[in-house]
Amino acid sequence: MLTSESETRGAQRPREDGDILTAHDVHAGYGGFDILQGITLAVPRHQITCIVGPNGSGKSTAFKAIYGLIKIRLGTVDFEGQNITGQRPQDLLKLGIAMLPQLSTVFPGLTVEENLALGMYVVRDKRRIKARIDEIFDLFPRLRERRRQHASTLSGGERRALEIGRTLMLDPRLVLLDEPSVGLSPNLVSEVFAQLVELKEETGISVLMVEQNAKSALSISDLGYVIQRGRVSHTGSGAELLGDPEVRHSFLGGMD
Ligand SMILES: Nc1ncnc2c1ncn2[C@@H]1O[C@H](COP(=O)(O)OP(=O)(O)OP(=O)(O)O)[C@@H](O)[C@H]1O
Repeated sequence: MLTSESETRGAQRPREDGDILTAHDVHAGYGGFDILQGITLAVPRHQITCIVGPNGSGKSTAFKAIYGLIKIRLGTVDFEGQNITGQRPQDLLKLGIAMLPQLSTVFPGLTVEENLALGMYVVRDKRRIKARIDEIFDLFPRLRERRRQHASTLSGGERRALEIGRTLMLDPRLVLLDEPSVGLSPNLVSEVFAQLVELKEETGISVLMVEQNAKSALSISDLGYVIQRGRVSHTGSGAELLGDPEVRHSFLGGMD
């Protein structure tokens, strides 16, 4: 069900029990100026949801507002039915929401295993950490092969897999990814997105990502939101949005 701006103003998609996270009428911005002018969106459980849109439309701002990195002036964010508006990232992590920032967070001089262990620095039990690293290696077998290599020797795709793996160390139920394809060549983008689909299928984790690479992101997303000028302009499954002439024309550049 694809909805266009005129139909979607207000609640873009009815709240459903299967939603792990919802944002309702969120207004937020910088220096007293609202970039987000009432964003309403829902992230269904066990699915991949993406936010796409033209440069400067407010995608990263929406991401920051949801993850407590900027103040929400008006509106609410709920996680599993609990109001989390304005909660800090460290508290959200405890609740089961992890975030992967846009810039690389890998420590090049540390091994793959050491990098993963850092994702569980709050845990002291070494056996638990080792067991979790093993589970992450089951999800990303290539990281297991490279477990004792320094992260500096990994390919771009492996490095991103390591970052995603580290984000999963505390076994979050929802992971927020800020432009997971940034800085990757087209082949590696496909590789990383294929890994995300596998991850969802194998673990049932819920994913919310913000992406500039709209075509690739929509092609693997169960649900997509187009943000334009701080509002949700279109909502639909990834396939629906990719096929929508208005979306293609207005911001996908009439892509093939
Ligand atoms: N820290 C900031 N202070 C002031 N204005 C900001 C700040 N960060 C972003 N903006 C402004 O907010 C608007 C939305 O930016 P945002 O980064 O959310 O867009 P985006 O959709 O993620 O863009 P892109 O695809 O280019 O990353 C832009 O006009 C931008 O200049």
